[in-house]
Amino acid sequence: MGKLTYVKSASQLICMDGGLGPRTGRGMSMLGITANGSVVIEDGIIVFSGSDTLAEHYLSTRQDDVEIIDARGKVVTPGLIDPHTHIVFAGSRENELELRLQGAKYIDILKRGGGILNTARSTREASEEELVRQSKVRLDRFLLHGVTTIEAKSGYGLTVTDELKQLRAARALNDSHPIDVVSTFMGAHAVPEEYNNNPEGYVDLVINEMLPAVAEQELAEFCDVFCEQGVFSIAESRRILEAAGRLGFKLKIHADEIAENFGGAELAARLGAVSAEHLLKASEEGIQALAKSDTIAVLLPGTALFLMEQAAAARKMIAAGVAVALSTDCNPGSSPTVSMPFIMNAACLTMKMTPAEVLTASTINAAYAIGREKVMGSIEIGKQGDLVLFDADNYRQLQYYYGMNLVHTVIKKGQVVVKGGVLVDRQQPAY
Ligand SMILES: N=CN[C@@H](CCC(=O)O)C(=O)O
Ligand SMILES: [Zn+2]
Repeated sequence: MGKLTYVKSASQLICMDGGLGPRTGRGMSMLGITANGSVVIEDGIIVFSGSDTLAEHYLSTRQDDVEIIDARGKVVTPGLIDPHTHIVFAGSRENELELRLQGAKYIDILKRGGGILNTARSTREASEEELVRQSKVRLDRFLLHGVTTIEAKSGYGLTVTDELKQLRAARALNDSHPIDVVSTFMGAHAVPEEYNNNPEGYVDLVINEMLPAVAEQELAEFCDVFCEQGVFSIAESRRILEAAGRLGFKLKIHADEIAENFGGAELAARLGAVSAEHLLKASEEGIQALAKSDTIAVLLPGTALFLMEQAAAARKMIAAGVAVALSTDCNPGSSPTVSMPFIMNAACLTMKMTPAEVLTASTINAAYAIGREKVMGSIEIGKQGDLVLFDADNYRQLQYYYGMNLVHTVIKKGQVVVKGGVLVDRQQPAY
């Protein structure tokens, strides 16, 4: 006799079936809603989802202890997935917001040794334990916002030793925190100052030393590159990503964030990258190339807002047939937030994505963007029991009541980890 977690009587159960491939076009609006819906979880895995009536029938066949979670008046969705973060870092950069408000450009701050290089200095100085300590607070905050899985990139070490340290910290967080952390190696996040006069030498270091060490120690599943004018060129990005591919890494690209027509989206499609991320300045050709590929567009409307730039052309991408996912881009420079609910609001209000598309982009399509579509992203028998109960009568209210955190309960692998908007059995992070 085992123990079952029984979530019952949700005003709307949003199931989001996952077997159809990444959702595109009108498929992004198909939520699979059950009114008065129930979910049963056993040993962390969903064993039933459907109507209350069918759930009662299912449970009558079982002789187990049942923990009942009353979801009346709540919308229940799959746990939110954030497929693009830089959460492992030390320090903060609020001074840069003021500089940008006075007219400084994000990329110019980086060129002057600030930005990513500023965080690289504090991250190099921090011990692994200190990185874990600072990043754990961010993970707790993610959980309070309904996020049950994140991707986390390295890229603030920029030396072999410090990149490995950052990735080990991500692994320690994955091992010790309810949130699943999927690691990405991003040594090519910026050229460190000691290579200012020899940027190709840094590309060689990434390819010849960092990538093999990360692969050997199995510290990351993906490899990402900041493919951008003044950072890593198309040719350099291609060299790094092709080398990563040969070592078995799956690929991601920070593509077309700042410069017009740089060709990042086209490169992602050509290399068969799992995702192309940012895409604020993606060209028509780039969007068409993504539409013809299996590459997911991970859009980051919080970053556009925080950098005071025009958001990505989500409507154009969805119309073209590109599969779109959403993310916070949580990082200390261009998007210091953990609030997926706010990002979902921003996607709706700044990119005109509908409330239904927004949910798809934050669950099943986000799962595809991190290669986890078989285990999460939808409420289906056999998937992880990762659920969020929102204080809302229907899913449209999640975007209507903007800027508010409506997360009431979070369930991770069948365990209640947030209840009444408060972490269970964990110290609350100080805000
Ligand atoms: N653009 C590059 N990387 C991050 C920002 C990192 C930082 O500024 O620290 C991003 O995705 O926005
Ligand atoms: Zn990023």
